[in-house]
Amino acid sequence: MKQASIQLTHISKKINGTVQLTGSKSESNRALIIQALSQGRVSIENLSEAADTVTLEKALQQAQAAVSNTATQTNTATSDQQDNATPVWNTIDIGPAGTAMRFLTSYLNLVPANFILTGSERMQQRPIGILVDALKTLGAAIQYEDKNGYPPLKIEGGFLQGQNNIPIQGNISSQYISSLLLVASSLEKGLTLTIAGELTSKPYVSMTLAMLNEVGIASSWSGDEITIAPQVPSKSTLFVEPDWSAASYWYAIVALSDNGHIVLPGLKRHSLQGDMAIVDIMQHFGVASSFQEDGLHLTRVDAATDKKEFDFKECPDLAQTVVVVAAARKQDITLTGLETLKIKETNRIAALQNEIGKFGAKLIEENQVYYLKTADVYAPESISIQTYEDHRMAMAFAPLALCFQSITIEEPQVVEKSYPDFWKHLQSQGFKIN
Ligand SMILES: O=C(O)C1=C[C@@H](OP(=O)(O)O)[C@@H](O)[C@H](O)C1
Ligand SMILES: C=C(OP(=O)(O)O)C(=O)O
Repeated sequence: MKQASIQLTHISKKINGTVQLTGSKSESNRALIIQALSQGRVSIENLSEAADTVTLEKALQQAQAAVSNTATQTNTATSDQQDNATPVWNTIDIGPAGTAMRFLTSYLNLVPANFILTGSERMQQRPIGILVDALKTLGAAIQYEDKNGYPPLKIEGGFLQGQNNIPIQGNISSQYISSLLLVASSLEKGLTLTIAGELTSKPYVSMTLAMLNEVGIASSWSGDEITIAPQVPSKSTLFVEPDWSAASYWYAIVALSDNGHIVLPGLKRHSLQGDMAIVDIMQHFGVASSFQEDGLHLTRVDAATDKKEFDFKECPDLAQTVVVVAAARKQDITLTGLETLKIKETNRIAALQNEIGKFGAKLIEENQVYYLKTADVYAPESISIQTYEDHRMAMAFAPLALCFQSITIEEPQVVEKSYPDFWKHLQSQGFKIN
């Protein structure tokens, strides 16, 4: 939806239907790296339609093409030409895709060609130094094109491993750790990571190891130490489950509806995705979940609850959804585990504070604890929500159309990053889009 803004309304406030969500972006992006390193042994089913996944898929094809080009140039050059040749740099631009950036930063070191790995303006402000330092300790040749610690990166692929036992800081992004674990079994000496400090977004690391295990790559995780020996994957298929982060917006919609009921096919009680934490969280905001043969059923209920404290360290991508629902329902809550939100697609704390302020809610920080205050919440006739190039801002605020007469969402195309059919699915459930 390439419009500057859209206006959303929902007259009846009744929701009742089935929505088929696309595959998990996180699982898909891991599956693509695992497949790329599998020498044709691994296939994937139900790959996500997320733009971040499409971007990673294209980047991996580009990397393979770069290898063929480098080989052709080397084969046709005389030995004098080879000695004097200036290296060819292949530029890969992954736009705003964080996991693509982090996963490729390790993967491209294994590819015998030279790469400039870059991304959107925001991506160039998202830190990557911890991962680059770890890879350099392993023996990788990586330089910063511009600012130390940030993309773009110059990567000379074709890897000679030095050490195989390295420490890595865990509290900034788990994606650095997943990135290293995804390539670990392809390293000559394998890899042992010792996680220093508190690990953020832990379920994403478990997801990485579980998916490696699905293709026959064993690992051990004891205390702070994760080890993966050199191994080859077995012939296998990775099935990508629908995206639980995307499901969270349907929880929000049911929570703010009158008697809403939604079926989400394909979501399982046992998921690799930590964002299934939304099942428990939303019990406290009027949504009951039931796993049935045809999928997950969400039903609006009036259950009373006095739970007020919610921690998002293991599920940071749910924070925006929950803040907006709690604000709209006038439930004051306390939130912790939001430290990494400032370095995601946008500074999500500032973005949330600005936008919930437009209907009277406040998010106040004291020593890394966030207090949502809803006493002054009111229903404006219309409000316009800025999305800050963040898909989750658009999707978290859209359900407010069930509370206000109308809501405008600016730059609605941002949803493509993880859930391209979001607006189409909203229309299928009675939302009017102008
Ligand atoms: O590994 C992954 O697929 C992800 C890990 C999380 O990032 P951090 O580890 O940076 O919190 C999450 O926010 C992101 O959307 C996806
Ligand atoms: C943080 C996110 O993505 P990434 O870090 O992969 O850009 C997200 O999808 O909310």
